[in-house]
Amino acid sequence: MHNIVEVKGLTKKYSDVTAVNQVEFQIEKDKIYGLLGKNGAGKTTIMQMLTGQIFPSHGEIKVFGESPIENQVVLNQICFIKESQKYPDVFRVIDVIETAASIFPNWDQEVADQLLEEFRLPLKKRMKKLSRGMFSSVGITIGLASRAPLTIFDEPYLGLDAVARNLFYNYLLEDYSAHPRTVILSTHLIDEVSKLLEHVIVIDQGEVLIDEETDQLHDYGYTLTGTKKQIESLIKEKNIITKSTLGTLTSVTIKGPLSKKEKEQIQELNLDLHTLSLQQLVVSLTSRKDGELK
Ligand SMILES: Nc1ncnc2c1ncn2[C@@H]1O[C@H](COP(=O)(O)OP(=O)(O)OP(=O)(O)O)[C@@H](O)[C@H]1O
Repeated sequence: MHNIVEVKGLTKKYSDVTAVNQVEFQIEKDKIYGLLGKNGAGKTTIMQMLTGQIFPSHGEIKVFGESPIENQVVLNQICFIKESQKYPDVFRVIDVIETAASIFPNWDQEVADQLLEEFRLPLKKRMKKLSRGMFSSVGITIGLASRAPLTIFDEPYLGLDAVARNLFYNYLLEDYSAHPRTVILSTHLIDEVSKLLEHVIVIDQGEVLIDEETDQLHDYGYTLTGTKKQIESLIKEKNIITKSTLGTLTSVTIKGPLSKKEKEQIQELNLDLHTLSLQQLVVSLTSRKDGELK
């Protein structure tokens, strides 16, 4: 197993705001990661530190074995696509693409041409005149055509419709299978991307809440619905994430796993049991007041 990112005790403070607090994780080579969490959780700050754009207050970051700060050897291997990307005012789509082609060593012009056509991007139009969705499509085209060993997408598809987003997901999967690399995807559209993700890191209030392989998450949480009495008899020993009551029915979200015996009891009582989707899991865990997963 080979880690291309190693982060230890990573902290970023902005005067009195601790945006990232003692974060620790590793990113393995050739895997698709989801960096998830609600607004203000600290995701962008982490991605900016990984790409050497801002400096940590404390802690250590190694990307491809070295500090990314002012390190051209490391930075040449990273493509960071962010929604707030700025381009020179005079730049047209073609200028952005040509510049990207000259920067990224693994650039694949065929991929770029296919995507420019699929997204129907007007090559001669200035970037500042593009619609929000078209602007995002340019970023996605660069991210995929760069074939960078570490490609980071921070909320890459603002303004893109469902058809264009699907095009991105399909292209990413297809190209990733043929040319494996490491991808970090940060997005609020969790359910849409959940099938793409092999590993999930959830950030909450600047800290790592979950760092887990996606296929290990199916047992992380459940919702259980039944009468108040039935539910209470079952959940005494469980860690409750959320609980709501409507009339005689109570619905609880509990942290897994459930034992065989508990599952049998639930079946005997004919209660409604569902595993949480990744989005439900992230929302329920990060909505808790203490934000803590015990
Ligand atoms: N330049 C800055 N100066 C001061 N505070 C900042 C700065 N950048 C980020 N923050 C604060 O740090 C915290 C984390 O912000 P960050 O942008 O990393 O979150 P995020 O998870 O990317 O959120 P979103 O999903 O909304 O993009 C927030 O409280 C934010 O207000």
